[in-house]
Amino acid sequence: MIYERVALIGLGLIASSMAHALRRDRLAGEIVGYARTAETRETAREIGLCDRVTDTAREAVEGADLVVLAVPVGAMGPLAEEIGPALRPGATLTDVGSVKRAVIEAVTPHVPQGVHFIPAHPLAGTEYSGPRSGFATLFDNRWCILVPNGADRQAVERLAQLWRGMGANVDEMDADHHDLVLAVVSHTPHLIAYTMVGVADHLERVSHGEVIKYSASGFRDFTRIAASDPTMWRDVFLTNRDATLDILGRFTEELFVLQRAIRMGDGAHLHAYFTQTRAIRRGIVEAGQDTAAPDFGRAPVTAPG
Ligand SMILES: NC(=O)c1ccc[n+]([C@@H]2O[C@H](COP(=O)([O-])OP(=O)(O)OC[C@H]3O[C@@H](n4cnc5c(N)ncnc54)[C@H](O)[C@@H]3O)[C@@H](O)[C@H]2O)c1
Ligand SMILES: O=C(O)C(=O)C[C@]1(C(=O)O)C=C[C@@H](O)C=C1
Repeated sequence: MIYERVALIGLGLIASSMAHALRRDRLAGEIVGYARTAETRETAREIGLCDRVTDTAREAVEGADLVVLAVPVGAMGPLAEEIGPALRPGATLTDVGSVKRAVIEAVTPHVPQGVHFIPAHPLAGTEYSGPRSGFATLFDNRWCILVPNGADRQAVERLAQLWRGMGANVDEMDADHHDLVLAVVSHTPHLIAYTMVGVADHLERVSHGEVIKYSASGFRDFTRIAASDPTMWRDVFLTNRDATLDILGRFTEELFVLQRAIRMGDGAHLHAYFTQTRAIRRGIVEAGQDTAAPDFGRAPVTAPG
């Protein structure tokens, strides 16, 4: 056991996955949960997600030695303000938000002296949300980035141990760098997926039925991503504005170059570009970062008999 009492605030995909993983690996003495709506609290009680579900956030955090904010990024500040006075001295307060600088700015003013605030971000998710969507293996072999921001090292190591216990690999990063990296590997790709699905939706010459029926796997992957929670992603773009706009600017510049290459019939340019991007994908597969990828390319070739 790493923490005696863990309070999960917001019982959606990430918190419910944490609850399952904490139980699987016996990492918490008691798991207390709170959700904003009575319906979510009821569901959580019905499925036995936590040991206890409280009707207020303050009640949930009382006496907890770890408090996890697992709500959309824009809701973190007001929530921290609400629970701040009820946090136990010596407790660790963390979050799982997809953006770090904005969460630090919104939460820090409400953290009482003696409470360790250690932002975190598990790089794992699905397009589903809510208390029934979690599963214990979500964090297995995935990264969790901690942003210690000068916090007590012992408290940081304890939180890192918890994430490792839930199956994740742990790295540390500065908040601004985190937000830039995530703008490249997660936020802008989500925006592009949302846009591509929107384009298909708005076409008049191709019917909805055809888009669904003939959806090839590339587009299907886009639609999976574009089905992600609208509130969560609205908040991501509103709070990681500068980094996303920077990467989006670069994206549109490169898109225009490719558009011109297609118009001009410049096959050499297209081929060279696609050769370079293929190397990135191969690097990901070789590093074992895509467990779903077939491994025929990586299997050792042995001579028969
Ligand atoms: N889904 C992912 O892929 C993923 C991955 C890593 C991190 N995150 C981050 O984790 C956090 C939670 O995401 P999730 O996927 O678990 O979301 P979710 O939609 O499944 O759950 C969010 C929970 O927060 C509650 N909530 C919403 N607004 C609230 C408010 N104003 N006050 C109090 N509670 C509120 C909702 O009722 C719900 O219980 C977000 O900050 C998100 O950026 C998500
Ligand atoms: O697999 C997915 O559904 C995700 O989008 C998960 C994903 C991502 O990889 O971009 C999305 C947002 C998070 O903050 C972390 C992980």
